[in-house]
Amino acid sequence: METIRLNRSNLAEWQKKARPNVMALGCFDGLHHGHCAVINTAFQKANEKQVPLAVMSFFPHPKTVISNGKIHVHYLMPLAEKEAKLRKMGVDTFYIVEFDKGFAGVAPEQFAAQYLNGLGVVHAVAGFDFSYGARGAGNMDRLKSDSGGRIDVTKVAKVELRGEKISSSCIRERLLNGKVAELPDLLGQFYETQCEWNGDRFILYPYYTLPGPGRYRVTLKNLSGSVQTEVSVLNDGTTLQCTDEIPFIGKLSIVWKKQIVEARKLRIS
Ligand SMILES: Cc1cc2nc3c(=O)[nH]c(=O)nc-3n(C[C@H](O)[C@H](O)[C@H](O)COP(=O)(O)O)c2cc1C
Ligand SMILES: Nc1ncnc2c1ncn2[C@@H]1O[C@H](COP(=O)(O)OP(=O)(O)OP(=O)(O)O)[C@@H](O)[C@H]1O
Repeated sequence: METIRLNRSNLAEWQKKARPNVMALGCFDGLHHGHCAVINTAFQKANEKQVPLAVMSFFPHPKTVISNGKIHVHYLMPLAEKEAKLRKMGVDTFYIVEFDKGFAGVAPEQFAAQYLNGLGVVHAVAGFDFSYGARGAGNMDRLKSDSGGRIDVTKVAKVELRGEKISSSCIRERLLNGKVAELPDLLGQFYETQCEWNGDRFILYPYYTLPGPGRYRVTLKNLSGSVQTEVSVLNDGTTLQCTDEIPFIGKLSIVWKKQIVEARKLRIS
């Protein structure tokens, strides 16, 4: 898979190199079941048409830029983890579009012409609620006409759980409320954060979100093995404490299984 950081200054260069492709569109933070439905649909279309599969995502999150920084997005995974997962899903090209105020102001027709037609998209796939272009005015019902009729469009129906749309936002909410045991139904696996244990404290890597304060049953794992233990997120929301001796030093993954004590009942030694 090729990862391309796209912006207005290098767009023309990548347009020249573009080949016909099927493209999935969206932010895809967390790669939950709804995201996978979009990407897997695009994968099938690309196979049918015998063309490469591309994914176009945006960074920083549009909500942060559009709100002039007022909305802080609690990212679920760094771009490197998203990249690794997209590669495993069979994506050939991963475009990360620099989302700034200038890009946010691009008219829907212009976005379709420059970033879809211009990058060789013959078939676009996104979810029922994907919006694009200034003020989010573009949507999946007008994308074909915005492309001058040149792009076929597949709108993926809402993937929901017990009547609720599965979204990165609802996953962030459950995480911050400590409901980590509910996440496999939304993510397809327990939520994992990558960090460093330096023998004294945990240092969380950027672009992960810790569950809200409380004590959690977790699995700590690294390349040499794994241990089941309990980790507390203190009331500052960032400090982690482990009840057991940690048998390894360095990079490790914390797999968040279940909250066993809520914040208000947490007694810290
Ligand atoms: C080129 C482009 C420009 C966009 N400009 C805006 C915008 O000006 N205002 C807006 O609300 N959404 C805009 N969006 C839509 C955002 O990607 C996003 O859908 C929107 O912030 C709402 O997020 P949500 O649908 O996840 O709630 C734009 C998207 C693209 C691809
Ligand atoms: N539950 C879902 N069902 C179908 N499509 C979805 C679902 N959730 C997201 N999508 C689609 O997947 C792509 C990426 O979604 P995106 O990350 O932009 O939104 P999201 O998951 O709702 O995140 P957020 O809550 O931060 O807005 C978009 O095309 C979107 O329409």
